[in-house]
Amino acid sequence: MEFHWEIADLHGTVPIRGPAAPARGAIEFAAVTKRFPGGAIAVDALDLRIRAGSYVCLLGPSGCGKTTTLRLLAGHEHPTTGDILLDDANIVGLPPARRGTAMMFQSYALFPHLSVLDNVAFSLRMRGTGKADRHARAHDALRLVEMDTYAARMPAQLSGGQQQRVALARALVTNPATLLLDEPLSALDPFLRGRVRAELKRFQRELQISFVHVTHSQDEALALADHVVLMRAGRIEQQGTPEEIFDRPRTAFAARFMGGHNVFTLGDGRLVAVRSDRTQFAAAGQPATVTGVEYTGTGFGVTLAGPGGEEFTVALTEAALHARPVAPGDPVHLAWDEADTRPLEGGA
Ligand SMILES: Nc1ncnc2c1ncn2[C@@H]1O[C@H](COP(=O)(O)OP(=O)(O)OP(=O)(O)O)[C@@H](O)[C@H]1O
Repeated sequence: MEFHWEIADLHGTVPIRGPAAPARGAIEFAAVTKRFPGGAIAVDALDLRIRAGSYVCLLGPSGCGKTTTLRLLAGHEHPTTGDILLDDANIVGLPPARRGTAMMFQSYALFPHLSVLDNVAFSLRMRGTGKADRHARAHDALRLVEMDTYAARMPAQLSGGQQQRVALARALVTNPATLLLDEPLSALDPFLRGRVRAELKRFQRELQISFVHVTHSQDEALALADHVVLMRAGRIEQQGTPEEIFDRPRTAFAARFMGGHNVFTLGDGRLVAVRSDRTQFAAAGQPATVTGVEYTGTGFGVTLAGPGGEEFTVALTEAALHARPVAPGDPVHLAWDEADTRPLEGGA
């Protein structure tokens, strides 16, 4: 899809993408703390740098501070202490509309009484942009998400995926340097989720702005992000590329949260992570009892319990399970190659 020169018009003067247009949306959190009245520290001395033009996923369990971090960036919350920079400008204290950010919410609810075009043009209307200009820019944004032919429709006449694209156009119409997405895919069915996910990634790459996407889903973060930030209790537990964070977890929390790993305590008390697909049944090793065998479509997932109630999983191909069948209740031993162990910080 060729749209970058059309998008240049969105801003009037500054093309947001073109051969010479640099990526935008470099973000820096410098020692940012957010303490809510009543004492809850939602974000705790956060230092985070996000490169311009990158897709970042904030990931972590409920209550770890993801949404607060996003809202601090959007200007819907203000830090108790610390600074937030967007493309080198300190944005703390600026109102949301003047930050260069745009937010796409979990419930992407469009205004039901406004046409698609007026929904997309809405924020420009709020900023006092004249009708002809805001409609032209709304059409550009709709063309970007391939929804311009639906401009006259009402939201109720669109499918869920189409509404999602209109919501994206509505967020992009102000030509933000960074797009903030709060669980944007959670309302979609799995098929649509996969499709919209691919589209988000493509839009981000083509626009060369940063996307900061909050999600509970490890799969979503691994599939989308250039940079994954795993949060825990208001702090960063680990950050890196999806490969780094999945394949080289630094802590038991990271290994367990990212999934696909077993955490074993070795005889000397050291903790290691081993991927479930690299953990094997063997004649000797970690004792465990099979608790379940599930078909996963691409193979089988065997769940097991260790002597102390620890939970393990072994991912097997169909051929491997048929070659050595196991069933719930079977006592087994687990082993792994030394090369597949990942030492974890902290001991047992
Ligand atoms: N307005 C508020 N007043 C008081 N405490 C708040 C407020 N908003 C969030 N918190 C607290 O701050 C912490 C972080 O909340 P936040 O919504 O950022 O987490 P989250 O990681 O986005 O969680 P979830 O995945 O459940 O949405 C939680 O302990 C929450 O209860």
